[in-house]
Amino acid sequence: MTASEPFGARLRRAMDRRGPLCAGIDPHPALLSAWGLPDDVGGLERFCATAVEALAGQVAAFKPQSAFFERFGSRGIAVLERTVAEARAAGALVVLDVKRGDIGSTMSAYASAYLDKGAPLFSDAVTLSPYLGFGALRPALDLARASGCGVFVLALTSNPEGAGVQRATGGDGRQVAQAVLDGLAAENAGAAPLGSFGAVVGATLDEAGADLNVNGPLLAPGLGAQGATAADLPRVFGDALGNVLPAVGRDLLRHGPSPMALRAAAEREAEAFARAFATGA
Ligand SMILES: O=C(O)c1cc(=O)[nH]c(=O)n1[C@@H]1O[C@H](COP(=O)(O)O)[C@@H](O)[C@H]1O
Repeated sequence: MTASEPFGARLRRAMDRRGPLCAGIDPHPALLSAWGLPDDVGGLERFCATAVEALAGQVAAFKPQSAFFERFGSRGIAVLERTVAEARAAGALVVLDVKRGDIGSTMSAYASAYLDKGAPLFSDAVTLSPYLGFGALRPALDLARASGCGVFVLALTSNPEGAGVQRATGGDGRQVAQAVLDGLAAENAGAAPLGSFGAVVGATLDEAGADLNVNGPLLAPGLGAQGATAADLPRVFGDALGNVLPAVGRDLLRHGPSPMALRAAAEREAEAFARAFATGA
């Protein structure tokens, strides 16, 4: 795996070798408590180190959610830096969940924070929000391409409130989500085996109701704690199923702190995805 190989190619290989599971690292206070850890920076550090060590060899990617680190201020961010670095050093890809989106000039600064190889939080990919306009993400798209990184742009989110914005019809007559998906497809044109510019599409949807064939990965949160199951994936993703990166946070982490129990839970998730993919593909 060379550092400059595009994210899409690295992710495709990881998904093919290890199965597609993306393990969320969402250190909720309730999870820290269930693991017998204090709700402080020390507890946060132990939680993340345990999850990374237990799962790094087994999952396609980790997705640390920045909010749970930010709540501890600079010391929490330092734990996030170490978590990202340790996960990457252990051979796992890291999708840093920060959901950034801003005017282009500020977007450049966000891009440097996560997608510049020298940045303390440099990650394989980040989540982005397109609601200041897909075009405003340009600095992040360009830096991701130059750095061999990827992005996941919110298209159809897993929460019930998202549809009011994402299903709305834009000025050009397209559904807002479809315009995002079309923007991603254009970024991925000609990429093989998989583009680096992905969409977020919730596993909780009744149906996609949009063309998901963007030649890029489809991050699918909403499994477990938000109610979706592996069996829902074929219905939502149809013929784009092979590009789905299913993300599970709480429903995986609740099996800790035993590394063996975490690994066994990840294995069960992987088997459920394999079964669903085999019947739906
Ligand atoms: O971008 C995301 O990851 C995301 C998008 C979305 O539509 N819904 C969603 O739940 N997420 C994130 O995915 C994770 C879901 O966690 P669990 O519900 O615990 O599996 C959280 O970190 C959310 O912030």
